[in-house]
Amino acid sequence: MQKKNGRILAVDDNEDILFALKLLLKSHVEVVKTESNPANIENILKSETFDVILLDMNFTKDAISGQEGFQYLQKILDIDPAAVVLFITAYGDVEKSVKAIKAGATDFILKPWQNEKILATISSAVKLRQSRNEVHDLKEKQHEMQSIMDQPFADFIGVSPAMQKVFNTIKKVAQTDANVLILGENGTGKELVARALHRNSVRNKEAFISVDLGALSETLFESELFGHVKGAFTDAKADRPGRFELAEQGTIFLDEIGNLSLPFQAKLLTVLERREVTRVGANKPKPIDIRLISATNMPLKDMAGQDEFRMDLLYRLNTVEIELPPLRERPEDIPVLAEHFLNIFSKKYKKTARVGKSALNKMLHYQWPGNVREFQHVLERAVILSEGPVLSEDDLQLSPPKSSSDGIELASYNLDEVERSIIEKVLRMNSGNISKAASELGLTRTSLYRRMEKYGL
Ligand SMILES: Nc1ncnc2c1ncn2[C@@H]1O[C@H](COP(=O)(O)OP(=O)(O)OP(=O)(O)O)[C@@H](O)[C@H]1O
Repeated sequence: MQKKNGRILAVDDNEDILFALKLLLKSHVEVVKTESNPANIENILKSETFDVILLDMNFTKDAISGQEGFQYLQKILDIDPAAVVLFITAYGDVEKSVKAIKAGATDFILKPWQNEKILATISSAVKLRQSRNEVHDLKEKQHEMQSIMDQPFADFIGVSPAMQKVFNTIKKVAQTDANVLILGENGTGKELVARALHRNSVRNKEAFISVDLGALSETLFESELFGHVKGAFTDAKADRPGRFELAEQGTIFLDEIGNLSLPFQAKLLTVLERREVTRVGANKPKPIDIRLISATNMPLKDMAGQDEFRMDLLYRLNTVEIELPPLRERPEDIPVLAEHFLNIFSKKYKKTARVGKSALNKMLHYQWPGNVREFQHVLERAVILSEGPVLSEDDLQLSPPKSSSDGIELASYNLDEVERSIIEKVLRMNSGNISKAASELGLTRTSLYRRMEKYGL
């Protein structure tokens, strides 16, 4: 403990012990408060917060059972379930320490203590508390961000029979803990389904943690998902929980699961089977309680048939499957989606905007390769550029697949080759700017990267 770190409360009926603790700790921690009467613990904790509480096990004269300590421990945990409590006792033995830790204590200190040892134990206890606080803060931030993100697009729009079926399935499975696999092209609303499942589940007070597996490099995969301990690798400057731990008691959404390499599929399967994660560099696994939702735009079943995706993992993921059809297959949704987005963008840009007949016709005949995401962008652009209150077909800047007269030489009509040529051209037109190219193509940056990798661009 070089820098003074931590707020400590020491509770012991022996004033000499308290004095010795104060003397030892005061040059190492920020605050040391001592208390000889355990009955005051409740009041103290209601007005002040501490990182670590050192608690005697026996208060009544001649008592050795430790029962009193256990009762006060319970009281502390009732007030602050994340409290870090270290028991101090002269009568400690292995059995009692195991019992104390099972009851929620973090560690055990034996009297008489060695200064070095007690300082080291307190220092790790302070760190533990601080990382618990960090997880708590992150969860709160996540809640806040989620409610902000949910505001404008909380409405999940769809009147087509296909979307009604999706809504029904969400209603049926949200309350269960079943693993859900969401399938659909890019931009069809897979993440919206995942959020709707979480919002309508019993876990909705806890975090919804989304992980884009397509954007995780191989080197980051394990530490992002499972966390790491300090020193596990060069950049591991401090202990850090992974996404699974952050999603504790909540929902984890693994997007682009089809992108997972076979070795990582095996690792994920082990975590899901054992329901525990081990931080990189740690040797003790931690149990996890999460609801798993995953999504992909890739044909997982075909991939499993070709040994590109593990069949056993697929069966873990798809207890329930929800398939989102592409927008071009549900034209009934186009007028309602248009109204929905125009409402949002008219407010945002302080302009009146309605869809004219010719514009609607154009929307209904377009293929929407980027689905609702592309639809949303097209309408936003139209509202910004429109000159009158009624959007005409000219206000909708659609990018239909270019023909060879537009400058793309199509060597064949093979879809992969056509896709490759279009991506190549759009990248060139945007001077290699991935964000701009992705937006023009109606794709996420990740999806574009994936396609570039596939075509070796
Ligand atoms: N039915 C819908 N109603 C309202 N908004 C929608 C609907 N479907 C999609 N959107 C909007 O379209 C955008 C893309 O949706 P989302 O991110 O859920 O798609 P996705 O399938 O997860 O995409 P990707 O596969 O690229 O990650 C979001 O802004 C979302 O709010």
